[in-house]
Amino acid sequence: GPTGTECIKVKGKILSDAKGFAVNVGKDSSTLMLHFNPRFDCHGDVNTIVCNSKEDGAWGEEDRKADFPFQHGDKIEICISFDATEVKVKLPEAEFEFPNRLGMEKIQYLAVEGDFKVKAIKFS
Ligand SMILES: CCCO[C@@H]1O[C@H](CO)[C@@H](O[C@@H]2O[C@H](CO)[C@H](O)[C@H](OCc3cn(Cc4ccccc4)nn3)[C@H]2O)[C@H](O)[C@H]1NC(C)=O
Repeated sequence: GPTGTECIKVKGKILSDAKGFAVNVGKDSSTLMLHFNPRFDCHGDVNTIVCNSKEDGAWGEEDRKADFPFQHGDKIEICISFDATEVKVKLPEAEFEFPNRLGMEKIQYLAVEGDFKVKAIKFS
């Protein structure tokens, strides 16, 4: 929102044998502003965060991040915020940006998938 301090907080624990997990935010499951997908070992990726958008069910261009600040079993808190141009994923020790390709102005859908045990979700 206008104050810019709003964020969606997802708190939880990465499973000890995690292959990967994903945090999806957007309008619905077919229209995602951001698919934030840390991969420990899946789809041929090792310790790589894959970000993407999805428009009417079609994946966009993947964006692979250099850093991988996750370890099996970690308890983490992810803060997602966005404005008209970009989405930010903040972790205690790292921050990732991704373009708001769809120019989405509000998020009404959030889904966490894969090897991650959600403890709390907070919209603040
Ligand atoms: C090398 C030529 C083929 O390219 C591969 O094409 C795959 C299929 O499109 C790409 O994998 C897909 O990448 C998407 C993002 O661009 C999504 O991550 C697709 O997964 C969707 C999904 C979520 N879930 C639930 C879930 C999520 C996390 C862990 C466990 C289940 N199940 N399927 C995932 O299947 C995969 O990232 C891509 N690899 C490369 C290097 O481009």
